[in-house]
Amino acid sequence: MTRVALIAHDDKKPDMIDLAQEHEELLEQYDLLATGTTGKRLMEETDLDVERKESGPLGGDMMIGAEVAEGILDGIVFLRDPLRAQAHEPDISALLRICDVHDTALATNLASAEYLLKGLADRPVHQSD
Ligand SMILES: O=C(CO)COP(=O)(O)O
Repeated sequence: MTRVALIAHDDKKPDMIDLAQEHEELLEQYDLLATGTTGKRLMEETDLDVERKESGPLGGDMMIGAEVAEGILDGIVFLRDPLRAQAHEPDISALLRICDVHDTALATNLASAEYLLKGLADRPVHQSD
């Protein structure tokens, strides 16, 4: 099953909820995981089942990065806040880097997130299969 991670910084969580609600039928087909608070919000505000990792500042980005390194993740939607510094910036940079190392699909804004979510549905072969 296609495995997709959803991550959003605080000011981007409303956008993530809107995206998930709008594409709920599509997302239901995916094996979903998220950083802690993003996952909690998604489960409160949609009917999606989401595996929750630690919160981002407590290592959640690194846990998702580890899955990328293991080759078990097909894509990530990471709605970052480009206007606010994050205490765990090194973890965020590490996650972006490891996606490039493993050529894992990564969308960091809403416009590209839509392409990623729809595109993964059309992929014939999934990394995690
Ligand atoms: O900080 C985050 C990603 O860097 C997101 O973490 P939360 O989903 O726990 O808020």
